[in-house]
Amino acid sequence: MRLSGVGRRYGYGPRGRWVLRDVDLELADGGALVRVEGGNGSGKSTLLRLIAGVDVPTAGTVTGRPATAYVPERFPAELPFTASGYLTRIGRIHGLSGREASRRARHWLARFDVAGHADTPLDRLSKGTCQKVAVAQALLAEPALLVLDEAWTGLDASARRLLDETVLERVAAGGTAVFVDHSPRRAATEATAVYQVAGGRVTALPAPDGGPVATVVRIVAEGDGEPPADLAPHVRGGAREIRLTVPEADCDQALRTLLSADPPWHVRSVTPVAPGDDR
Ligand SMILES: Nc1ncnc2c1ncn2[C@@H]1O[C@H](COP(=O)(O)OP(=O)(O)OP(=O)(O)O)[C@@H](O)[C@H]1O
Repeated sequence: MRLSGVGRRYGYGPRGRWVLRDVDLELADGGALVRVEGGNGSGKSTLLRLIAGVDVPTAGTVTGRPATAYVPERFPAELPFTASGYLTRIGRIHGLSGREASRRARHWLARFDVAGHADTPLDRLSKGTCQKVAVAQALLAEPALLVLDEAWTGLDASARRLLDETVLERVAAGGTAVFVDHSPRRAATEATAVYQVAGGRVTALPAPDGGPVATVVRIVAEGDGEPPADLAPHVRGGAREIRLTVPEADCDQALRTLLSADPPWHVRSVTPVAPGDDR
């Protein structure tokens, strides 16, 4: 699949703003795991929507997109379906028979340990369960291209592991996965290609070397207030920019604390570090 000279502008006339420009990008067939990174509001979700085909470029072309499934950053939970009804419909849209779609819906709800919510309307599910449905609708189709926009966010630890393993399995089976994720999970460290979105441009970065999975992460955040008190023992740095080094298991909680502080902190980066590296 190829993006050639792709640009996306939101709005028209003098107020229209190009979020992405001149993006040339080739996604290899046959087992690619592609990580997209960049600062807040840089255009990562815009790029993923264009790759997934749920948005169209203002300029340029996208060609050769295979059968694709997409997990959006925000799942539309207000849809008038139960969890299993929704998954079955998505399966039908992907071309499965009704019986097979229903079987896979039940299968994925069970794998995510939420079979008991099969008949619950989407708008009555907890956020975590809803996110499992959002992920299941993409996995059940077994697409050639899987596009995941922060799909791990909001999942519990075992669901995150299941998603990690499923993504790696699909890539091993020759599929392509493109994802944005702020935490350094296995899928992130095993990426075969990494692209950075900044200043409206998309550039290739060196792929990770496939080293051991990090167990400690460094978070860099910017903000105006005092660092949150419960993170104080982990905080280095000064006034507007702080660095925290935390175990990976505590990373999501630390991010939640930073993002829900008043005023909130802007997370600039989350990167794996070798244990003991305390810069
Ligand atoms: N539908 C839209 N209409 C107008 N502006 C939009 C729309 N979608 C995104 N934008 C703007 O485009 C820019 C890039 O947004 P996008 O969501 O792609 O960035 P992002 O890198 O995914 O951000 P984040 O890390 O915060 O999720 C932002 O300034 C955003 O406000």
